[in-house]
Amino acid sequence: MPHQQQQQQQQQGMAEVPRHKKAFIAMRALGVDDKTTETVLKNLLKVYKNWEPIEEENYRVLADVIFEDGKNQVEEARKRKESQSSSDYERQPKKLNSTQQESRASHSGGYPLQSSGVTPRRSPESEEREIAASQPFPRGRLPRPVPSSPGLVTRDTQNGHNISQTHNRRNASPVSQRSHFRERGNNNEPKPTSSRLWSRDRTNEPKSPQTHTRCDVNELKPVSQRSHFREQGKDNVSSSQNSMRQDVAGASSSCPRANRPNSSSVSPQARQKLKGKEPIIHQNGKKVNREIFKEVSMGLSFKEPKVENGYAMVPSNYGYNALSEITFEPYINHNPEFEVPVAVVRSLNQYPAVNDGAADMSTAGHSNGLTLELANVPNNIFSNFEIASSPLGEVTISLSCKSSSGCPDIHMPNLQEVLKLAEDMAENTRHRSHKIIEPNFSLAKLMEELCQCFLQLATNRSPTDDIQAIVCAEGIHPGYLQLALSSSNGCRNGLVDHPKGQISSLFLEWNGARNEEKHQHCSESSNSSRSMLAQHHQLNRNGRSSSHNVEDICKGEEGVKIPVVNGHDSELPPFFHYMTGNTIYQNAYINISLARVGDEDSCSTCYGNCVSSPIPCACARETGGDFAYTADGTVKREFLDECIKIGHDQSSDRLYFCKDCPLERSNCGLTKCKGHLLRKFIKECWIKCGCSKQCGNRLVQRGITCNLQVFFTPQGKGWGLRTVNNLPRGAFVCEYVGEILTNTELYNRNDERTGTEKHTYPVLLDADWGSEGVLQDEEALCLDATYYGNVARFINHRCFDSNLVEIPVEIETPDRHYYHVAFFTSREVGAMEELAWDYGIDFHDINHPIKAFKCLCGSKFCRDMPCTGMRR
Ligand SMILES: C[S@@+](CC[C@H](N)C(=O)[O-])C[C@H]1O[C@@H](n2cnc3c(N)ncnc32)[C@H](O)[C@@H]1O
Repeated sequence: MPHQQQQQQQQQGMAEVPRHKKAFIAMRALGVDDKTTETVLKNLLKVYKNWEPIEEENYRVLADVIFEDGKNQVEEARKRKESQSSSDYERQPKKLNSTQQESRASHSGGYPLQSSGVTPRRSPESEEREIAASQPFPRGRLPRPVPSSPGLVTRDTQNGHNISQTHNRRNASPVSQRSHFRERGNNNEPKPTSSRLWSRDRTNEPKSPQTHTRCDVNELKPVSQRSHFREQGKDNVSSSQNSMRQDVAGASSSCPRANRPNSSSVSPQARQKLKGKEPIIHQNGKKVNREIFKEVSMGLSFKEPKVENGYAMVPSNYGYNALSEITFEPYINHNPEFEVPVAVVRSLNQYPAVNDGAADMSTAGHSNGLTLELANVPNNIFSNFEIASSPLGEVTISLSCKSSSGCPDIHMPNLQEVLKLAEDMAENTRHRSHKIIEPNFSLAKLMEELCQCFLQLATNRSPTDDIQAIVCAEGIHPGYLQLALSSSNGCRNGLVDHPKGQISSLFLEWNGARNEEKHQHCSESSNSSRSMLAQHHQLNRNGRSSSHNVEDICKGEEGVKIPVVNGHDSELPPFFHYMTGNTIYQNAYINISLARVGDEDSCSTCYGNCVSSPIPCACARETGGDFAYTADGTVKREFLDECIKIGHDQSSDRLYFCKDCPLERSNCGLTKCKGHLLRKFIKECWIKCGCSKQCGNRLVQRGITCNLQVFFTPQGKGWGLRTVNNLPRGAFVCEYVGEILTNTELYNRNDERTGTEKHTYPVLLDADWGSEGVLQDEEALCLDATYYGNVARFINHRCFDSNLVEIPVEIETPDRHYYHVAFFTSREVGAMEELAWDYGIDFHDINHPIKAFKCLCGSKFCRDMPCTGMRR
């Protein structure tokens, strides 16, 4: 029988079934028990007052609200059913058999909503029986709202439900991101026309309900549920429906809206008061995430390390040992008992691909294309392995191997062997001490031993060899503990406990390049403050260890060495991970694909150096048909003047005021958009262009070329950046590199920060917000260089007459909610002069809850003076 006909017949057959029963049947197909359905249904009916919106799209609203309660609820329902079925089976084998027969005979799966596979399908007859048996409905729990952002599941302290929770990057399940992108990908057919228009269209693009529903149903698996909800928030659902849905969820829960780490959870106090591309001031505020964090920080799990076939270590321009054909161990859990995978093994440096690289091997190269394209092959080869992680990834052990002579002789040992060895070691300890637990037992020590075992097996070296684990705390993040492993050459730093006793992440770094030179270097270290290794383990003022290479803070990842100079004492800058390009933290939506780069956004027919061509190519269209760069590699005078002027003049005609500002959304619209500075963009050629990598219109993407120094400023501003040589006006200095965060993530991150913790100033990527319509939370982005960044994180603020100007640069995507922030000199800069840019802070904003800092810029135009009234 044709499928359509079959469906029609079934629908007709269903006409007699009461509406609520139909809803039960539909939800059962998703594995939801009647009790749950009934509870949610009642609440929905209270809100909607009629059935139509509930029945739309095969009870999508109902399914959404139910599943927003977390998969666990469904699991509980499933378990209840299963235990009921099994006891039924024991008691009434005949009945079950007949049901099975009915099922086989009559049910053909005619509903558009497909089963998730969690609950076995029932025949309509058996469903009818169950409906009858379930009347009257017992009172059930009300569904709880969950964050709309993808994440893994943690326990809700109030009622024991699992709720979805966004957490750290290691938890940024490639799958959750992948499913997110996949959904985007629904609309993602290659459109070689204007991608910017496409980007606008995307938000409003209607979808066929049928297709949509099917997609949702298919997504109703542990991981994909999240994307289902995400999509719900994106489009296709009227705002009234959305708000009603929130009402239902909200009415059914005491969980305040602000407690949800989605776009609505942005702290109102954490409001950005600055205009244009100004830094965002950090706040202390809600503690919700921390509460949840505590809940999930229980225990470590390990997984067999696997290196998939087809992995090939290839050097990337970031100096990482990028896996060219990487296959992430996906966070798919086929066991319905567990929402969260136990652990993953993956390359540390394989951050979630900008595009859906993990999902699509064929595009992985493209998505990381910018990585492969932009820089030179490094001398040092790194390889990183994540050995183990806690269920939600708050604690991970990673092994980073570095070798100057290629990849060290290292293989992934069998995890069972590692664990066995660790257990044997623990057993030996127990026998020696005659105690069950050593009095000086510490988790860090255990980790150390575990890592020791790992290394021993990975390298086939005995413990007497000079490989030792060193645990040192690095206070760069609340609960961030760094576990560094280095050659035991006298440089062992010992154990430094994390100040808060809270472990967020363990990073085990092993420097496998054990050459004699380094041994010597280190043995001299006690006397030599210049020694790299001595500095490497030096404690800074906070009593925490830094692991910077003072000769080159970039650790060889830039084309130039950038040393750290401290004329005052032996302190080093706080630790951070150096990287040459931006990296997505978790939820930021940036879809980089060649298909999105239209013909008008590239110059495929060009050859060599576009800038020296007599006819400017398509890439110059953005800058008025003329390149922004001169053939000498500086920004053209007029263009630069204009950029400086825009920065100084923030009158309202230069500002874009969002109707629905992502920064203000959390304040329930109580405050209006404060305006975003519309800036001039530079558009660089990229890999879809025909020109060479050395093309003059690829300046920023080639990275730092001038000689810079990180130095300790004498004025009390902390560390700063200066140029070693004279720089001409319009010279590219560096890009502001950091983690790409949604603003919500940033605010949540700020909430996690301790009062004493130093941070850099995140940069809001709002230079083109006006052109993309209403931005979703995952499109309202900023860069945070606190933990991962480049030298730009050392650039201090100077009011008004700073010698750097920031210019937005479009490179790999025409969707300008994401772009690069490049610093160019706004005037000639003398050798050893400090480089500074105007953060755009309004020091007189008395409404701002936090005053950033006492400005010590020394400018005669300093705005941090009483009644200067100076604007930027
Ligand atoms: C992006 S970081 C710059 C690097 C920073 N000086 C350091 O030591 O890491 C921003 C921080 O530097 C300090 N800073 C930057 N400009 C300053 C200024 N003009 N006056 C005083 N402090 C400044 C503030 O503490 C600010 O929070």
